[in-house]
Amino acid sequence: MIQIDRLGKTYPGNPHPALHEISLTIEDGAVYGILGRSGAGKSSLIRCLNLLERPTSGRIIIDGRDITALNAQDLRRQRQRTGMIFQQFNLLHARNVAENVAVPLEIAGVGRSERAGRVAELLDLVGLGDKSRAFPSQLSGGQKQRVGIARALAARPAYLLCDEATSALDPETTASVLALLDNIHSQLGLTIVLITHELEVVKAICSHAALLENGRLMESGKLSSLLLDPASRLGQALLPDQEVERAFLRRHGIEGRLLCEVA
Ligand SMILES: Nc1ncnc2c1ncn2[C@@H]1O[C@H](COP(=O)(O)OP(=O)(O)OP(=O)(O)O)[C@@H](O)[C@H]1O
Repeated sequence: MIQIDRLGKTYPGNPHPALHEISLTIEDGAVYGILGRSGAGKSSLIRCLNLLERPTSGRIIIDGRDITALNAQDLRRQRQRTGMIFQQFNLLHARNVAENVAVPLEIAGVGRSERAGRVAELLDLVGLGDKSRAFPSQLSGGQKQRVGIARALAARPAYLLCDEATSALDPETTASVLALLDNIHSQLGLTIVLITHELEVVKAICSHAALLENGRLMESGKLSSLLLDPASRLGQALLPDQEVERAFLRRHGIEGRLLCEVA
């Protein structure tokens, strides 16, 4: 479980806090989407969760331990429990696919033959069994992100952090990467935290969602609760706007058609 407790982040030279007293609990097994516009503080928040950024205030308690207070050795161990994937994939261009996926295993001191077996298993999991010797420049965006996902899972993390993982991809590739994450979530049962500016991403795979605005957490909770709460902005945003859809049908001369039928 991840407990974010009054987390604050202010960058040197920028008087406006990027994060303001954020408190949020992410239960084990959740797929938690954190939604916000550009500049809302999404990257700052997710980067604080594995201390790629140091919070200015507050605590991040993962599995009962405040990670902001860990010594260097314990922090290294903690980081192995947390995989991360990035919008721009962050692959090593001079290394082939298998060598990229092997990086966390090398860092963890896993031996050569065990590494090779684990890498083959991971590439099969992400559907790239035939690309192990290809270089990143020879892959599509979706394939690069699959390599990123395999690398993030290499050390068998309990948490997967996704930093705008599909924002650089077209809609079809986005759907296939989200389906892969959904499949990994059901197969491995890990906890996924993803930040996004796309409502569709939340709709596609999240069990929980939070709304971040100007560094503040506006609301958060289970999708089922947000959808049932008439005051929830997230809940409203997640449902289709029937007036917009009716106007669309009118514009194309199709009126009076049922938008959906409930059995
Ligand atoms: N290294 C930095 N130094 C100073 N200010 C920063 C730094 N990084 C981010 N900020 C500021 O913190 C605020 C939140 O930025 P952040 O990148 O976390 O938002 P975001 O929601 O991820 O935006 P985007 O979707 O555009 O990446 C912004 O006002 C931004 O200008």
